[in-house]
This record gives sequence, structure tokens and C-alpha cells, in this order.
Amino acid sequence: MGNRGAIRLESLTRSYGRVVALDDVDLEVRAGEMITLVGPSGSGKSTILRLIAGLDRPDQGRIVVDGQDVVRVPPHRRAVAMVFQDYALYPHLTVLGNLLFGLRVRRVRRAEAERRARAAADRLGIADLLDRYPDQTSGGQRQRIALARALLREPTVYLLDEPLASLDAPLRFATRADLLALHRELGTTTIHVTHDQAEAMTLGDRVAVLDRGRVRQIGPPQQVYDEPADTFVAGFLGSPPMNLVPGGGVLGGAAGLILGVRPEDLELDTDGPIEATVEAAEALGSETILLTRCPDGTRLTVRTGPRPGVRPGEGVRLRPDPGRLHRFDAETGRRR
Ligand SMILES: Nc1ncnc2c1ncn2[C@@H]1O[C@H](COP(=O)(O)OP(=O)(O)OP(=O)(O)O)[C@@H](O)[C@H]1O
Repeated sequence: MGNRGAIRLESLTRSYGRVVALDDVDLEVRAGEMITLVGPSGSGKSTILRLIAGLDRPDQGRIVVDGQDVVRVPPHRRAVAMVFQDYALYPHLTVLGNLLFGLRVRRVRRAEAERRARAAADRLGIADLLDRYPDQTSGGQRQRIALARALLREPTVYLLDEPLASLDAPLRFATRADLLALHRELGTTTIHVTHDQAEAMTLGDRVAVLDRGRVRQIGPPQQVYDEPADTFVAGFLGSPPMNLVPGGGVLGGAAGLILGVRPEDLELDTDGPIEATVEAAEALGSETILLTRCPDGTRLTVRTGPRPGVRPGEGVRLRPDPGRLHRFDAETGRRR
């Protein structure tokens, strides 16, 4: 299984009327890799998944899975399992019925189908729910049912469209770990769409950042975070986003450049070179986000410890970590 599921998207383009959902996208996913797609709403993430699943067709370009162009292959003939945000379970079937459905379509014999369904349910910890209907289960349980159903397809590729989005924070955290463990165990190629910063950073070998139908950058999450290719990526990955100062300003003059510094790379320091006033402080428990404003009007966001001891209205001094300044071309926005 480990060598299957390599995907290559070549010059993939898809428009809906005047909206260009995907604009000449090239993307390679290695066999067994888990890749995360992030980007603002409408940037084309779901469109990529739907095209790979065969639920929609590109206007141009190729979708090559294991060396074969699948654009004309109907969805049920593609070895792909998609898990949707709303899980898309059949409400009139029990959980077991939902798990068996795909196996029946594929003419797996009843006893064998049940054996496999129970094994998948065991693996995802939902064995005691098999006789219930989907509306008698919780959001987290439904998510596991949908994953179990995807597992039963034994696909060479998983496509996950925000599968954790409707779970509460602790459950998301736990399920994220389960997803990673499942992926390590199965080694099946997975493409995962998320809006969640933590998932983007942790749930993939590589992350691809999309903007208006184009891939802006792709790479290991930490690398993309540490070396964003342009100001868009710098502003998108990371929460709160990187401070970007045209001309350098308080971060040091830099004609023709935009200088950037992440909130965690600005330190409160009474001898710091930057003078600022605290406008707001968000105490988040484990950390505090300070929104500050410099005399020249520049706003800087600072990530600091849980109890920084400063209040809105107070003056502070900030020290940027000189090794962590980012330089971008003012005209193109590209990293320099
Ligand atoms: N069937 C459709 N008909 C018309 N426009 C569509 C259709 N599907 C997608 N679009 C448009 O294509 C663009 C890309 O949509 P897509 O769903 O891929 O974005 P997304 O990045 O997944 O967004 P979100 O994060 O909000 O789910 C959007 O502007 C969307 O409105």
C-alpha cells in the first residue's frame, strides 16, 4: 500500500462562471504522504478535493494518480475516499448499516462485510454504537463513523474536508492525535483541508497555502512558518499573524522592503528600541496578546506570557529578535 496513492495535479484549472476557483494549479503529493491545504474561504481547497474525488471535472489540466490520468474515470471507480465536514451519513440507516452500505455496493458477502465493519468500528472506538441511528450519536462519534466508513473503502487516497471542524476543542485535540496515529499505521496518502492553524501546523508532512485558486507555497509546516515565501503566506499562517511594516519603519529603515516580525519575536524589554503604547490586552490563559501602537502609528502585535503586568494605556518598550526579521520586496511581496 505504501507505494500507491501518488498524486500529481498538472495545470489544473476550474472556473464557475466568472469565478476562477482554481488557476493553473500544479501539486505533487507523494505516495503515503499527508498534506494539508489551507487558505482563506473561497481559495479553492474543496474544489481540489472534489476534482480528485471525481465529483467535479476540471476545465483544463490533468489529475494523475499512480501514473494514470483519472479525469475521465467516474468517482466510484477511483480508489479515493472522501470524508466531508458534515459526514454525509445516511440518516435512515443504523451505524452498522452505514458502514455496510459501501461494502454491499461492492458485492462483498454479508458475513465478510460484517466482519470488516466490526473491525473498523473497533479500531475507531465506536463498536458499541452499531445499532444506533446517526442522530442518536454525538458529533465526535459521527466523525468517527464517517472515518470508519472511509476506512472500509480501503482507498489509496483519503480526502478529508475539515473533518474535525464541528468538534469542540478538547475533542478536536484528541481526534487530531487519533488521525495522525491512523495515518502512521496505514500509510495511506491523505489530503486534508482545514481552517485551523494548529491542524495546519501539526497534521501533515507538508502544508500547501492557497490564495485565490493558486498555490502560494508548499513545504513542511515549520519551514513555511519560519520562511514564508511572500507577505500573503506570512499573514495567513500564524495566529495572530506576522506584523508587516512597509518601509521597515520602527523595525529599522528598509527602502523598497516590507519588514516582518512575528508576535512571539517581539519581547517586552525596558531597554528595547521600540516605543509603543498598549491599546488592548487579550489574556488567553497560557499567554497574553498585546495590541500596541507606536508614535508613528505602526501597530504591533506582541505575544507574551500569561501575566505581563501591563494594562491598556500604558507605555512599553519592545525588542525584536534581530535574527527573526523577515524581509519582503515592497512591490512583489516576495521574500528577499
Ligand atoms: N458549484 C459551484 N458553483 C459556483 N461557484 C462555485 C462552485 N463551487 C465552488 N465555487 C466557487 O469557487 C471558489 C472556490 O470554492 P471552494 O469551495 O473550493 O473554496 P474553499 O477554499 O474550499 O472555501 P471554504 O474554506 O469556504 O470551504 C469560491 O469562490 C466558490 O464560491
